[in-house]
This record gives sequence, structure tokens and C-alpha cells, in this order.
Amino acid sequence: MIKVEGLVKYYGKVKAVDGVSFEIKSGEIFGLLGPNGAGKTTIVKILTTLTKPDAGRCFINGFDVIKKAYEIKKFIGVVPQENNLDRDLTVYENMFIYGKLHKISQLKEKIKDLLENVGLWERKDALVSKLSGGMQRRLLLARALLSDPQVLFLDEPSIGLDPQIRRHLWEIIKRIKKQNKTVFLTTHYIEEAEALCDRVGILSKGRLIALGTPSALKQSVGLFTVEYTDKEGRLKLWTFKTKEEAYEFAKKNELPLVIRETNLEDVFIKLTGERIE
Ligand SMILES: Nc1ncnc2c1ncn2[C@@H]1O[C@H](COP(=O)(O)OP(=O)(O)OP(=O)(O)O)[C@@H](O)[C@H]1O
Repeated sequence: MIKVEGLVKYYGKVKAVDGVSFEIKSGEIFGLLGPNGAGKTTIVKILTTLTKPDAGRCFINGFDVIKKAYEIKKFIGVVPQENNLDRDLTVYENMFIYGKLHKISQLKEKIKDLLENVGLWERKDALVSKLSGGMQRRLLLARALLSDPQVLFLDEPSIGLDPQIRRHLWEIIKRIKKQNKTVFLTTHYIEEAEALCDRVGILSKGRLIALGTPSALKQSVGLFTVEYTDKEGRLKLWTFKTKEEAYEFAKKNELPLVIRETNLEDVFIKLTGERIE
């Protein structure tokens, strides 16, 4: 469904994307995981035709994203990181105007369906400025789905939301996948990548440093982690294939160590020596 080959993007002298390649299958939830500034938004902007790469190619549904921007726009939906809803209009009006602009047929029925789907039908007459952050994010999602896109791009969908509201949003995103849509999301939340994504690409300083299912990525460094935080708050990690090896190692040490299952943050730390969040 999505194919990215050797993507490079500079902003002046900053190499924001440095030779990134990956493929996403139809119906997958694919996540780009990485810290702030890793280049996630830039890749989303390239794939959604908002900016052009300096090198490389990408295709969505066989269409060249750079050459066929007009066609691409017909089958993608985008939830940008920055909220671009009209705050002075109601929930319904935001949906209606967007639908009219995009010449959506059976608009009223679709608006009702989607607002019900994201739990906002009851609030359809509320001004956007009166909605909570989580509700606004759900409205952005509903609006992006109005054109019934085959591929949905979500740039940091749950940034700034508290954990409970984040989980509600994840349920909605999982339902979207069930409608046979391909979902491309970016995140710097480990939990979000693990809870939602079929496959994850780990991005660091513009480079894709690992790619695979969350469990394969964890397996690649070792499924069990021994953790130690020194007096200065510095974290040290050792990863092991088996729980027994981890216990064996911990037993030999005098230090207060924590033994736990490896998560994607550990994978990132192992590969880069840095933390994500
Ligand atoms: N318009 C721009 N002009 C100059 N530099 C930019 C621009 N947009 C991004 N950058 C730089 O490119 C790099 C990648 O930024 P990008 O926004 O793609 O990262 P990100 O992983 O999405 O992080 P965030 O979650 O903070 O948006 C960063 O060093 C950033 O400062």
C-alpha cells in the first residue's frame, strides 16, 4: 500500500530525513516511533504531499506521491499534529464545511455516522472552543474519515492527552483498522506503539534504525531487561534472552536491580544509547 525508498529531506543544512526506506501493507497499523526531532512529521508531510523530498521516491497505492499529488489526496485522510479545527464553529459545522469543500456525497448521513463513531454526536452543536483536548482530537479523526480514505495518517494522535483519554482514542483507531483501512501513525509514546501497531519503525536522527513487529524488535535485543538507576539518576540497562539469564546476572550483582520484560524504549536505548520520552 505504501512504499518509501531512500527518502532524504534537508531543511537548510539540517538533514531531517536521512535515507529512509520501508513498506506498509494494506490493512496494517504502522507506527514510526522516535523522539522529538527524529524526522517523523517530515516523513508524514512528504507522504501526504505537503512537502517534497530532496531525494528518494514514495508510492501510495502504486501512485508516485511526488508526481501524482492530486490522485493521492483522493485516498488519504490526515490528522495533523497541530489542531486546525475552526474553534469558532460547532462540531457539526466543522464537519459540514470540510465535507462540502471535499464534495462528499450523502454528507449528513456520513457526519452522523462518524460523530457517533467517535462519541461526539451528542456534542454536535457545541463550539469547538468548548471541547476538551481529547474531544477535539476525536473530531479531527472523524473529519479525516469523511472522505472514507483508504489510508489514514495520524501525526502524534495522542500527544498531550492524559492516559485514560489516550486509551479511548486507541480503541477508536483499532476500530478504524477493522474497516480495512491502513493506518500510518507517528508517536513518541512507547505504550502507544506497543498497544496499537502491527509493525513499528524506530527513527533516530532521520534514520530508520530498526523495523519489525513490537515483539520481534524486543526479541532482537532480548526479552528481559535488568535495570539500574545510579545516584545521579542515570539509567543502565542489560538485556537477556531468558528470565533465567537475567536473574543469574542480577544475583551476581550487589546493586538494587530491577528485572522486567523488555519494552520498545529499551530497544531504542540499546540501539542509540539515548531515551525516547
Ligand atoms: N520547517 C522547518 N524548518 C527547519 N527545520 C525544520 C523544519 N521542520 C522540521 N525541522 C527540523 O527537522 C528535524 C526533524 O523534524 P520533525 O518535525 O520531522 O521531527 P519529529 O520527529 O516529527 O519531531 P516532533 O514530534 O517534535 O515534530 C528537526 O531537527 C527539526 O528541527
